[in-house]
Amino acid sequence: MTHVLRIAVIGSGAFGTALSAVIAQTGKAHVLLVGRDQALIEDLARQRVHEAALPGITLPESLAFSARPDAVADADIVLFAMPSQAQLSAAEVYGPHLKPAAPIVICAKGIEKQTSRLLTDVLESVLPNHPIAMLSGPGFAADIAKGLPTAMAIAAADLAIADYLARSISGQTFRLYASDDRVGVQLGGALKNVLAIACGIVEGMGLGDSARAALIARGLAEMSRLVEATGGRADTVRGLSGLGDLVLTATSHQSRNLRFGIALGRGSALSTQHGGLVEGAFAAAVAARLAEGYKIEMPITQAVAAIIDGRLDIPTAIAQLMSRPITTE
Ligand SMILES: NC(=O)C1=CN([C@@H]2O[C@H](COP(=O)(O)OP(=O)(O)OC[C@H]3O[C@@H](n4cnc5c(N)ncnc54)[C@H](OP(=O)(O)O)[C@@H]3O)[C@@H](O)[C@H]2O)C=CC1
Ligand SMILES: O=C(CO)COP(=O)(O)O
Repeated sequence: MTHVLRIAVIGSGAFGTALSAVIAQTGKAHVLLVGRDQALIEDLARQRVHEAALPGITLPESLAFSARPDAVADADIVLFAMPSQAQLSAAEVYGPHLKPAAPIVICAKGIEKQTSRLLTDVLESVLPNHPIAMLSGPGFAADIAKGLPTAMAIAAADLAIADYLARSISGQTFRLYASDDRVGVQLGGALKNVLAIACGIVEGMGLGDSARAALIARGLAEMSRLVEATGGRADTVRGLSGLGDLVLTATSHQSRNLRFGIALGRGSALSTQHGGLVEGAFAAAVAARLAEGYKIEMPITQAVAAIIDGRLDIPTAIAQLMSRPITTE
C-alpha cells in the first residue's frame, strides 16, 4: 500500500488555519490542524468556519482537527504556525510527540526577543534531530484561505529538503519556492514587519507616498545589511521574503503591523494587543540590538525601536533621518 503523506499544522490562529485549509485543498496529504483550545477545535470541526480568525471562509471537509499534543505523532511534516515568541514553548510541548526526524516548518515572522536568537536556532536547540525549515513571504492568511494566488519561500539548510517541502505543500493556488538560505528568508519576514510599522507611521502622519517609497527602498538596504552580516544572502532579500513581503505589508491595510504604525503616526496609543498580533513591535528592538552588535547602520529600524520604547518622538525621528550625512546609495 502506498503511504499517504500526513501533515500537521500546529496553531489554530489565522495563519495556521489558512495553511491547513490550503494544503488540505491540494488533496495530496491528510492534513490535521492542532490547537490548544479544545472548545475552538470542537467548534471548527463542527462549523468548518473560524469566525474569529477567518470570518466567512469555509474550511475543507477533508481537514481534520485535534487539541491533543500527541495527535502530531504520525505526521511526516509538521508546521509550527504560532507567534515567534511562542515557538520555543510550543517545541517543548509538542517535541516529545513528534515522529523521529520529521521536518519542522516554522511559519512565524520574528526573532526571539529574550535572546536575539534566530527562530531556526531556537528550534534546533530543542529539536536537534529534526530538520528545521522556514516558511515566509508575502501572503495574508485570508487571501491564502480564500484560494487567491499566493507565492512564498520555504528554506531549509539542505536544498533537497526545501524542495521536498515545497512540492509537498504547494498546490493550485499556493506556490512555494525552495531556498537554502534560512537566514535570509527568516530575517526578511521579521524585518519587513518593522519597516511596515515605519510605513504606517508615515501614512498616519500624512507624509505622502513618496516618503513611503523612500522607506521601502532604504529599508530594503537595511535588511540586506543585517542579512549579510548574519550569514544570509542579499539576493534572498530581493525575493519573496524580503522585497515581496515588504511591498505587501507596507501598502496593504490588511497588515496588522501597518495598522499599528498608522495608529502611532496619528498619535493614538494603540496597544499591540488591541490590533491583534504585531510581530514588528517585538522585532524592532531585537533588530536594533543586532545592528549595534554587528556595527551596521539600520537607522529606520533603530528609529522604530526607539519610538516603540518611548525613547524618541516621531517628529524628532523624522528630523534625524532627514539630516543624516549625505551619502551614496
Ligand atoms: N495572519 C497572517 O496573515 C500571517 C501571519 N504570519 C505569521 O504567523 C504567525 C502567527 O500569526 P497569526 O496566525 O496571524 O496569529 P493569531 O494571533 O491569529 O494566532 C496565533 C495562534 O497561535 C497559537 N499559539 C500561541 N501560543 C502557542 C503555543 N505556545 N502553542 C501552540 N499554539 C500557540 C494561538 O493559540 P490560542 O488561541 O490557544 O492562544 C493562536 O491560535 C506570526 O508570526 C505571523 O507573523 C505569516 C504570514 C501571514
Ligand atoms: O506577514 C503578513 C503577510 O505576508 C501579515 O502581515 P501582518 O502580520 O502585518 O498582518
